[in-house]
Amino acid sequence: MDSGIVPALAASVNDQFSLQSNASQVYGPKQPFVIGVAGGSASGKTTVCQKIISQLHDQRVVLIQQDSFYRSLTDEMKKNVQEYNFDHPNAFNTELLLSCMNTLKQGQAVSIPHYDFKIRQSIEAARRVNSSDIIILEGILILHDPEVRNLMNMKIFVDTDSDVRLARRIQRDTIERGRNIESVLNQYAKFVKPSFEEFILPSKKHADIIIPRGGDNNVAIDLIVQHIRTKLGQHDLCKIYHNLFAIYSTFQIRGMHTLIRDVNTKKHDFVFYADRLIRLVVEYGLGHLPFSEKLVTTPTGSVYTGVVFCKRLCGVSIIRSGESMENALRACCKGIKIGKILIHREGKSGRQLIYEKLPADIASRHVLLLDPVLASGNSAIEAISLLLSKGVPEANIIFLNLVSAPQGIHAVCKRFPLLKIVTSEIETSLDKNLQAIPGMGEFGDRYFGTDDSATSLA
Ligand SMILES: Nc1ncnc2c1ncn2[C@@H]1O[C@H](COP(=O)(O)OP(=O)(O)O)[C@@H](O)[C@H]1O
Ligand SMILES: Nc1ccn([C@@H]2O[C@H](COP(=O)(O)O)[C@@H](O)[C@H]2O)c(=O)n1
Ligand SMILES: [Mg+2]
Repeated sequence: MDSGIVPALAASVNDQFSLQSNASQVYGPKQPFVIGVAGGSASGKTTVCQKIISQLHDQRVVLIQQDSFYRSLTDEMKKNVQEYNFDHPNAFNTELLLSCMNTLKQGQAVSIPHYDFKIRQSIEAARRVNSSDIIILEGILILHDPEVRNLMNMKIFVDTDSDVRLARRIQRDTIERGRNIESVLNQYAKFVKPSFEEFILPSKKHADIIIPRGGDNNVAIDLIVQHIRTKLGQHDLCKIYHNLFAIYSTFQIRGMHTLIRDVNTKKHDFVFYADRLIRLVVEYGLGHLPFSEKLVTTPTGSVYTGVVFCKRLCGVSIIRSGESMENALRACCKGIKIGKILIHREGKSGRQLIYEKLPADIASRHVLLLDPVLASGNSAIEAISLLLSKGVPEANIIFLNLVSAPQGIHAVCKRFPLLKIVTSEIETSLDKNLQAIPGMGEFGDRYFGTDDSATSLA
C-alpha cells in the first residue's frame, strides 16, 4: 500500500529515545521527545499536529507554535504593514523560542507569549506551559534555523501544493485573521511566495519525513503516531510484566485523573471522580476472572454464545484507602464478601500487620485485593503474603489500583509473577518519602475528608 509518506532521512531520527528494554531504565530521567512540523503557510501543519495529538490521546503532549514568537510591530511599522515581511526569519524572536524550548526539554514549565494576528501584537508570558513527554514545535521556519533543528528528535515537513495553500490561506485569513482578499493576495505575491522559495522549501531537505497532502494523509499520520509510540516505549512495564494490566487510556480517563490529581479539587468532586475511576478498574479487574462459555436463547429465539464468570469471589481491602473501593465492588458483585487487612507503616520500609478479618473459606475464592495507590509495594507485599499464608493460590489474586508507581510494580510483579495487577495509570516515580509521583496526595484523607486542607476546601 502506498502511504504517500516519504521517509527522507528516517535513519537520522535521534536515537536517544530508543525503546527502553530493561526495567531499570523505565523510570530513569527521561527527556521529552521533540517533534518539529514545518511547511509552507496553510499547508496543514496545525491540522497535522492536531491529528497527531488526538491519536496520541494517552500521552502527555504539548504543542508549541512558532507563531507565538512573532515580534510585535511598532506603531510606525503597523502604519506600513504592507511592507513588513512576516515570512522572513527575522520576524520571529528565535532567541526566546530557543530558551523556552530548552527549558521545556529540561522538564521545566515555561511562559509562552501569545500572538494576536488581528492586531499584530505579542502578549508576553501569556500562557504557562508544563513540560510533557512529547513536545511538538510547529511553524513555517522551524527547520530553517540549525539551533532550532538541533532540538528535534523527529522532523516533519508538510508538503501541500502551492495553489491549494493559497486558496486555503485566502479563506483562513479573511475569516480568522481579519484580512481582506486584496491584502492577502498582495502579501502572498510580495513576501509569502518569495520567502517560501528562499527559506521554507530549502529547509525540506532537513526533514526525516515528508507528508504530501497534509492533514488528508491519514496513513502518514498513523505511521508517525506508531513511530512515536515505539520511540517512547509506551507501556514498557506492561511489556515487561505480563501480569500487569493498565486500562486503555481515553480522554475521559485522563480528564478524571486530572480532577482527582488536582490539589484544588474539593472533596465532593474528588470522591465523585475517584468513584468513577474505581468502578472502571473494578469492572476491568473482574474481566480477568476465569470464565466458561455459556449459550443462551434470546427473546428472538436466536442463540447467543456468551460467557459466565467464576462466582467464588471475595474482596479484601487494605484499610483505610482500600475501603473506598468496596462500594464499587459491591455494586458490580451483588452480596460479595469483603475482608479487611490493616497494615501499620513503620519508618520507610517497615510494615506490621495489625488487624485482619478475612472470610474463613478464602482459600477457595478468587480474591480482589483493593488499594487505590501502589507506591513502594511494601504494604502490598505484606497483604499478599498474608493471603498466601491463608492458602489463597497466588494466581487467584487480582490486585486493583487506581495508580501504580513503577517501583511498586517491580516489587510486586517480580515477587508474585502469577498474581495480576490492574491499574488505571502508571506513575512516573516515587519521591524520597515513598509517595507516588505525580500522585494525588494521601488518598484516604482526601476521600474520607480527614485531610485538613481538603476539609477546608469542601
Ligand atoms: N486537508 C484539508 N482540507 C481542507 N481544508 C484544510 C485541510 N487542512 C487544512 N485545512 C484548512 O486550511 C487552513 C490552513 O490549515 P492549517 O492546518 O492551519 O495550516 P498551517 O498551520 O500550515 O498554516 C485552515 O483553515 C484549515 O482548516
Ligand atoms: N501578523 C502576521 C503574522 C503572520 N502572518 C502570516 O502567517 C503565516 C504563518 O502562519 P501559518 O499558520 O500560515 O503557518 C506566515 O506566512 C505569515 O505571512 C501574517 O499574515 N500576519
Ligand atoms: Mg498554523
